[in-house]
Amino acid sequence: MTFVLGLTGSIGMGKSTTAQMFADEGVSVWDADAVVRELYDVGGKAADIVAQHYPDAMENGAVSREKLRGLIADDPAVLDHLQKIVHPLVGANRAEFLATAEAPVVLLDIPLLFETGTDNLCDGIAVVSVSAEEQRARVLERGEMSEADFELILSRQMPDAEKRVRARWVILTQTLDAARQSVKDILAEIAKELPDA
Ligand SMILES: CC(C)(COP(=O)(O)OP(=O)(O)OC[C@H]1O[C@@H](n2cnc3c(N)ncnc32)[C@H](O)[C@@H]1O)[C@@H](O)C(=O)NCCC(=O)NCCS
Ligand SMILES: Nc1ncnc2c1ncn2[C@@H]1O[C@H](COP(=O)(O)OP(=O)(O)OP(=O)(O)O)[C@@H](O)[C@H]1O
Repeated sequence: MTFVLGLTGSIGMGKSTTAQMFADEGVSVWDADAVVRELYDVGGKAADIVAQHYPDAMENGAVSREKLRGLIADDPAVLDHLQKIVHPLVGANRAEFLATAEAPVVLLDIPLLFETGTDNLCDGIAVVSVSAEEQRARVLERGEMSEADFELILSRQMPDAEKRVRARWVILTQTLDAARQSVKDILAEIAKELPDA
């Protein structure tokens, strides 16, 4: 039996960092944002489609995320269209990962886990969370998104409080040590529930 653990959290809450902690503990990780990056890269399945609709978003055969952010800032409907292009391709990649998964615990790292109904595929869900002030500071510190970009993305995500209510586990990401401890605790709990424990 494979336990499918969902990991989600709003933008900048620490999903990728926490997913790496699960990987360090031997969990097999599937990362939705990383799949999107591959799809946008030269020769990626989404690159051709985006090029047809948004030639201004392209740079050297790949989708430029900086240019995309500009197009979305000018017209948020572009993000709806991108989701229609990208999400079926992401879903196919995820299905293939799950069909071939053999590890006792696999992790699905998905920012829009609840929003897309993917929570239904999971045996348990953990949400990463930190204060809204820290979240904002982390995203803006990266220097990629403007405040307006951040607000737009945030407005399209389920509020953190609602995610926390829906999840079985909440991983607080104020410090790396606290998050790492939560990761170990969650895996110990899951291990007890696996049939051959
Ligand atoms: C909006 C884009 C251009 C921003 O790119 P950028 O490199 O700045 O950020 P990155 O891709 O690393 O995403 C950062 C975070 O933004 C949030 N986010 C991304 N896309 C979306 C979306 N469609 N709705 C809500 N939040 C989103 C997530 O929390 C994600 O972790 C890019 O995320 C994109 O093309 N999104 C559309 C595809 C999508 O829906 N991806 C979500 C995973 S399936
Ligand atoms: N447990 C933690 N303790 C301290 N800092 C953290 C922790 N987790 C993440 N961070 C910091 O927060 C920032 C965002 O983390 P990360 O990239 O993992 O978030 P994310 O949720 O994957 O972001 P995005 O939604 O934009 O993809 C990074 O600078 C990272 O170093």
